[in-house]
Amino acid sequence: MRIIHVVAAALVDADGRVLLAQRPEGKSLAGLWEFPGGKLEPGESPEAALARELEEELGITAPALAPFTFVSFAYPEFHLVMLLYWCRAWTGVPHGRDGQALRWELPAAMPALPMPPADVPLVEALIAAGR
Ligand SMILES: Nc1nc2c([nH]c(=O)n2[C@H]2C[C@H](O)[C@@H](COP(=O)(O)OP(=O)(O)OP(=O)(O)O)O2)c(=O)[nH]1
Repeated sequence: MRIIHVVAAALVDADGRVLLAQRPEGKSLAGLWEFPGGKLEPGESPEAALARELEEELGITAPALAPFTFVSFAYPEFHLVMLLYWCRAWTGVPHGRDGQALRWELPAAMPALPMPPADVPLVEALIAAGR
């Protein structure tokens, strides 16, 4: 089985809203709302990979990343292991550097959004964390 390792961030603003990015047309799961992040490169630590992805995708520097939770999910083509980190402080204003749409949402609103199936337990964990 092919295992894909992905790191992603729950960027939380002062109102408790979390940043979601829309997957672009032409990619797998196009149009769905996801947590910003991406695949680990060979030899890269999860924290370095996430800092790189946040800079590449959103143009922000995020020095303080704290582990939150992870998901292990079987897609038909591969098995996804995705680590989700808290990110509560960053420099720069997040913007979609690849043209992807962004939105800030309270976790309670996320179950109504189209998101990748692997994200369902992550959303549940975010909602529980806010209780
Ligand atoms: N960043 C991110 N990826 C997610 C989430 N949920 C989820 O299933 N994924 C999957 C989609 C991709 O298969 C993979 C992330 O890969 P990627 O974003 O770096 O690369 P990619 O779009 O080029 O991936 P792909 O088209 O080759 O599948 O993890 C999520 O919330 N955030």
